[in-house]
Amino acid sequence: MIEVEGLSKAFTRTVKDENAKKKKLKISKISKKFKTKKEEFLAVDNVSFSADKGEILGILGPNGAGKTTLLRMLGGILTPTSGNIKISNYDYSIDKNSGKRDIGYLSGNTKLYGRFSPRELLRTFGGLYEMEKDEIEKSIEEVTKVMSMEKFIDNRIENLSTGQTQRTSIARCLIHSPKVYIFDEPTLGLDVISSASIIDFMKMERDRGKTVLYSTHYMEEAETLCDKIIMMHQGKIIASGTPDDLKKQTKTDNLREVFISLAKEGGTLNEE
Ligand SMILES: Nc1ncnc2c1ncn2[C@@H]1O[C@H](COP(=O)(O)OP(=O)(O)OP(=O)(O)O)[C@@H](O)[C@H]1O
Repeated sequence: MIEVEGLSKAFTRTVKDENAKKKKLKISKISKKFKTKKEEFLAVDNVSFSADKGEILGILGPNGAGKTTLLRMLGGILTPTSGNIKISNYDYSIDKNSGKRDIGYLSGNTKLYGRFSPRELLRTFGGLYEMEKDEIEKSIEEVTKVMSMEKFIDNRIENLSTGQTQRTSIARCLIHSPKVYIFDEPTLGLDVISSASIIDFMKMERDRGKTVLYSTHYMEEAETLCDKIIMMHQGKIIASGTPDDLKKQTKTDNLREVFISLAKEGGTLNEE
C-alpha cells in the first residue's frame, strides 16, 4: 500500500537572465556569466495519491513532467522537499530505510555489473537483503521462471540483449519478494515479447495482492493494464482515476486524447 500526501521536490535550474543586457552594459567583460541565472522550481508540486493492495497504478506524462523524480522519492533515493510518504505502513519521515525491504524499485537508469551473470547478481542482492542461502536459491529459481531467464541466467550481463538486461534488472527487484513495486518505465524500448513478459508479471503480482506503481509513455499499454491512472504535467497531477473515468470526464475515446485535451486546456480534472 502506498500513501503520498502533499509531496514536493524543488530543484535549481539555470534560466536566461532577462536583466542580463542591463548588467552586461555595466560589466561588459564578464558578460557570459550574466546571461543566465539560477532559479528554484518544483519538479514535483504538491502531489497526493494512494494505491492499494492488488492495484496497478500508472503514472503518465510527457518528458519532464516529474515522473522519475516522484518515483525516486518513493524509492528512497531522493529526499522530498516537503510532504509525506507511507509505504506498506512505513512512514518515510520517520524511517525510509525500513520501508526499502518491502519495495522493489526499478530506476530508469539501472546499471548492472557486466561481468556478473544474472544468477551471480541475484545472489549478491539476496545477500544484501540478508536472505538465507537456501531462500536465495529458491527465489532465483522462481524469478528465473517468472522472467523467462532460463536461457541466459548464467551468461555474462555485458553480453545480454536490451530486453534480457531489462528482465535481469526487474528480476533484481523481485528477489526479496517485496510487497510494493515501483518501476520507472519498465517496458521502455523493449520488443513486444520482452514487454509482454514484464506486463504479464505486473498483472500476476497485482493478482497476488501486491501494489504496482509504474511510469510509462505508452498510453495504450497503461489503458489496458492499469486499474488507476495519474496524469502529470509540469510537476502536478492534472487528472487521476480509472481509465474509463478519465475518458468519460473528458468525453474522449482513449488516454492519449485525454492527455492531449487536458494539456491543451492547461486544466485539471482534480482541482480541489
Ligand atoms: N537532479 C536534478 N537537478 C535539477 N533538475 C532536475 C533534476 N532531476 C530532474 N530535474 C528536472 O526536473 C524535471 C522533471 O524531471 P523528471 O526526470 O522527473 O521528469 P520525467 O517525467 O521523468 O521525464 P521523462 O519522461 O523525460 O523521463 C525536469 O525539468 C528535469 O530537468
